Amino acid sequence: MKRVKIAVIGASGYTGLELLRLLLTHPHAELVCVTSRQNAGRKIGELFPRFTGAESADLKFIDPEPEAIAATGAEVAFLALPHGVAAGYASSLLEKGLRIIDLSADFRLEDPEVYKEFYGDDHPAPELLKEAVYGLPEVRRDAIPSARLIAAPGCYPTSISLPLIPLLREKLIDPSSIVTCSMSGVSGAGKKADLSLLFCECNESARAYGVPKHRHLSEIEQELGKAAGEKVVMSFTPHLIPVHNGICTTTSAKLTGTPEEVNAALETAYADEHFVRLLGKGGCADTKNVTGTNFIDIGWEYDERTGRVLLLSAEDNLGKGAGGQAVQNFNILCGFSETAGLQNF
Ligand SMILES: NC(=O)C1=CN([C@@H]2O[C@H](COP(=O)(O)OP(=O)(O)OC[C@H]3O[C@@H](n4cnc5c(N)ncnc54)[C@H](OP(=O)(O)O)[C@@H]3O)[C@@H](O)[C@H]2O)C=CC1
Ligand SMILES: CC(=O)N[C@@H](CCC(=O)OP(=O)(O)O)C(=O)O
Repeated sequence: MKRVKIAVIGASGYTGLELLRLLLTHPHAELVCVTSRQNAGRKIGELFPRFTGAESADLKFIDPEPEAIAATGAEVAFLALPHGVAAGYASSLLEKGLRIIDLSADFRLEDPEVYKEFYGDDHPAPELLKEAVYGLPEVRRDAIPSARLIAAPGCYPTSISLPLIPLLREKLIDPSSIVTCSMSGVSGAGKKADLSLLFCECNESARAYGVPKHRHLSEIEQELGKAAGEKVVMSFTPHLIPVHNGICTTTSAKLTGTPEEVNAALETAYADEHFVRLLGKGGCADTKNVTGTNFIDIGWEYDERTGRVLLLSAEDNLGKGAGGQAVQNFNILCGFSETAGLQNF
């Protein structure tokens, strides 16, 4: 059975951990390189005892030096690094002939000016933006196999775009009327020391943050604009909730089509999509049904009083929102079954 040699750059963080969980048992992946500056020299099984007994549990973390990464023979590198940092590694590793699946935001936006507006800095590798493929398989599947550089979508954007795209494409909602609220588990913020993320600061509590212009708005509006065929400007309010993993998103928009047309648009768009589970009208998506998986669950309802449709989605921010979706991209990139290594419930 063909196995592709894999590097995970930034393997000690939360998305790195999820990638290891999926790749250590993936039938077509051979983990040959994991990096962490703080854990260089330690074995995977030492840092993450849950992997004791796995085939590559004795593989040691190395410092993230492009020469050393390429010397491991890795063919595909997953970048699980902070935005702004990932782009430099993408450039160096592409030069060395690796294919890249980047989980950061560095290559999701097409316009470097929009990157600067939302991320505050000049884009670190604008010359690569044109060739990067936005890796939302349900929308861009055909572009993935020939890509050298895949930008895995953000966690919030995945949960917001997948329910909306079919309705915007079919012109069943007013694009200027979209209002979204999302709730995310704390792992969404990454494994970093931050006072506001301490247990006593966020457990038993919930709060909005990043208002009114969370950086994911740039990516969401870009992708929704393409589906609508016109500029989309919308409202998005993320909230932090005291769970480890999971994103629950509620979106509402003014209906311009009929409920029957909305039902049909969603059902047609996702009839053959393994990882999109439609709960139908009245279905309220619940994070407990998707955590630890690569599924996104989508339900919907109509509010006759306001003439709005409500779209209710749930995914795991580390699953369909990050590591799972990255592995889905890997499967498509390498010509494997799209569900390989992702068949858990
Ligand atoms: N958490 C989530 O739910 C999601 C995250 N993402 C994105 O994925 C990326 C990774 O996120 P996440 O795993 O949460 O982040 P973490 O903070 O948990 O992990 C970051 C990793 O990158 C390494 N790292 C940090 N700084 C540098 C640097 N300057 N040079 C080299 N390595 C570095 C860290 O290891 P060390 O410091 O030891 O080198 C660690 O392994 C981010 O861009 C994030 O925004 C995307 C979707 C969802
Ligand atoms: C709870 C929490 O803090 N979530 C993160 C999610 C962002 C994320 O994952 O960032 P990328 O765009 O790099 O994918 C945030 O709001 O910043």
